Amino acid sequence: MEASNGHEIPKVASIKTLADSASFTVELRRACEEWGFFQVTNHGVPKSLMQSMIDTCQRFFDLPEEGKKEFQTRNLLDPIKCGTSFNVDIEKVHLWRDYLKVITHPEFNSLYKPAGYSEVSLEFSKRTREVATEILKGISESLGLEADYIAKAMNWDRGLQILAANYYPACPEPDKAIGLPPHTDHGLVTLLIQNEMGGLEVKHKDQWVLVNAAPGAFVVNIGDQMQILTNDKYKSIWHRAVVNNKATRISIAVPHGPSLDTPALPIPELLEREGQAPKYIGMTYEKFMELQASPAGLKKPCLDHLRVKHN
Ligand SMILES: O=C(O)CCC(=O)C(=O)O
Ligand SMILES: [Fe+2]
Repeated sequence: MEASNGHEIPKVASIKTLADSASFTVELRRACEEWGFFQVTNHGVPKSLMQSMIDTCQRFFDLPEEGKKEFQTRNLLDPIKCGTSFNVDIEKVHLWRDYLKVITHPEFNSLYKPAGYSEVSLEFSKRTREVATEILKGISESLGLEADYIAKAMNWDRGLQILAANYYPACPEPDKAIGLPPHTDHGLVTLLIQNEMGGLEVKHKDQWVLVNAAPGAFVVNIGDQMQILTNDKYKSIWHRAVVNNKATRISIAVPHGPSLDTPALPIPELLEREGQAPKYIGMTYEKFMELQASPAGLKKPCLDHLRVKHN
């Protein structure tokens, strides 16, 4: 795997002062246009809650295999799933990662073990969703739309939120493995936290760049549904996770999307203003997620399946 240098992705601070901060919108617009990845600080979610969430996920992954078996299902939208992507038989580069995915909105789901998981994940997913809602408002405004435009159009009140924990143990030969292969996220915005080990890399100007996030910040990225809504103005950025030979890395990605029955389409007001034709056809979020997980979605990027062909 080629080397990459640590890099500061843009910092968009003071989300709490959103209402009185025009600079928030300006910073957000720049971050979305230039990077598609940024970190949000001063978001009001206590560092201790973030740490508890990471600790409780660590305790889940530490459970004996037997204790995790009941959550090992294969269906895409099962409320709780865990598994490992390590399949030596078919993979040329090994995936060095276990995961736990729990749907936390519109219905909150939880695990009864390890002890404390339920309480911590309820508070964490609620607080993280509040930050995501503020970011969505800021993004709407950065596009010159009413603050609640995207939330309304995407039925955000019934929108999907998934708590996706990734567990990457130290790997004796990190060059021969990958934590998570390059992908884009399917939703509107993903918020991510991690323990002290870095490993998230984003594709920026054709280079893999290692993300250095400030302690306590949320790393935020634009997802595919947002790229569709903005007709490619805000792009869903390719990213991957690399592993290391020093210590376990845990990341918790929290993708937020529309409601499952909502199709995203380029926003008419933006098309009109920019004099553009829509670049995408509509597809419900549920169908989009199914496509991404299907062989067709693996063969070529999901957004390419929805792209309008102009002759
Ligand atoms: O572990 C990471 O930093 C990346 C996780 C990620 O991209 C995902 O879960 O979608
Ligand atoms: Fe991702």
